Amino acid sequence: MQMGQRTMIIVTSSDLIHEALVQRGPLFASRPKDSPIRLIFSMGKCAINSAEYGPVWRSLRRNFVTEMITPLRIKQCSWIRKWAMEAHMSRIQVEAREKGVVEVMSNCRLTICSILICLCFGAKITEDRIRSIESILKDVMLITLPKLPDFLPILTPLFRPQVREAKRLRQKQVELLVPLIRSRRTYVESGGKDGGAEMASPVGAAYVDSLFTLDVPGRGRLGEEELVTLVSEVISAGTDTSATAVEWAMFHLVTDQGIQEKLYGEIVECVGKNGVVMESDVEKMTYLCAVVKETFRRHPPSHFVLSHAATEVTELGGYTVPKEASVEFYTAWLTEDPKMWSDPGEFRPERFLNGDGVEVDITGTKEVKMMPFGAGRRICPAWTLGTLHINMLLARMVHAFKWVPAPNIPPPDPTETFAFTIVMKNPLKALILPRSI
Ligand code: HEM
Repeated sequence: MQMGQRTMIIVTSSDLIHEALVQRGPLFASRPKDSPIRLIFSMGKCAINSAEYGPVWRSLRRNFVTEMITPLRIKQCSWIRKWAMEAHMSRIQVEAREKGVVEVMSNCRLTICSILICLCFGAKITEDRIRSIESILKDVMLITLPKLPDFLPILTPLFRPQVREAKRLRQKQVELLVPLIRSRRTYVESGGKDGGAEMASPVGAAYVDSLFTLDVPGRGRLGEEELVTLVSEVISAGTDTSATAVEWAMFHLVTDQGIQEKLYGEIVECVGKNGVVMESDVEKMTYLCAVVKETFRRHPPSHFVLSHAATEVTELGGYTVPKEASVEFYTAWLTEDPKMWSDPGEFRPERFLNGDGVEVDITGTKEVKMMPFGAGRRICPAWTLGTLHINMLLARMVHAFKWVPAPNIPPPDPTETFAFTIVMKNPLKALILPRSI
């Protein structure tokens, strides 16, 4: 499709997605040039996606996220998840007491956001501050979604109100995150002595620590605003995606008590009725893993992966792809295809234990039957961490409570809506009944 000055290509076939992202990965590993609104958030000079620093910068950024998420680092940070999970469980009990029901999405977003803030800044901050950061990052994400002037720049003047709003959001984002960057810098520079009581991770263990000393070839140290951008990307990328998956999984557990009881049975078998679910436990829970995979299949948090761009002119599926064309991969289609999945509309975790899902590789390396995290060079660098957050939240929530539809509100409704990820239009609310001890 030729739109204004930019060509956009949409790829939907499983074979072509595999060919482009896995077999010919480097050719499609770039990202499109930034739109005027996105540039406000990437600071222009920060050049996260710019042609000038693009490839060097992108690979540095990716290396840092990847380094932050090695199996060893994930293990070392289990105390952060423990702290956040305890707060999560207390919060939902208070909400149930005060409102009669628990809203799944808002609680999961807050919890995951608190984990990612702590991973990035090494700081345990108050719930009010987490809420403010989470809310502003959500608004930033929504305003940076592609808009008409990205394809027809001549229309840019019509979008002045959005540009003004984008600048206001950027200012707020900076105001909220710069104090954390400064406290952490003080903490690191003082060898862990100063920086405030909220600092909890040892020096060197937070994501920003490694960015303070980073020298970007050709441009030197990063400024505060650039750090704001980098950290925001990590927090945003990991919050909505995982919370969306938990909400959809819980939707199926609430509406099909048989699945919930089978999952509860597995959790009890592993940790007992009164035990505490640990991270090493969830790895062994095969039914839980099947529930999560079936959730990714039936409700991929995003229906497209992020936009890719061709690094040079190339052919794909008999079409010529111009250099720098936006290439969009529509992936939700794959899991609805009856040629690949039996009864694709049904939610059946068992298919991943003894059915058409058993052999599926969700990273798409061998073939592409589902790809919630993308595939190839630009696959989500934190997919194991995201999955761990989902597993832990589901296991803890189902171990402690039976989740049932609330009698005095409309029943859970699977209508979808777009909010960066594909979420439930009417957020899931359920009654929680403490499991008998
Ligand atoms: C269920 C959870 C998650 C899902 C479904 C998910 C999905 C995705 C997808 C589809 C992409 C785009 C791949 C592409 O463009 O080809 C992506 C990229 C990315 N994700 Fe995730 N993600 C999840 C969790 C996380 C978490 C927890 C983090 C950070 C801690 C994270 C950080 C990133 C980053 C930084 C990128 C951009 C990588 C790049 O541009 O090279 N994601 N993710």
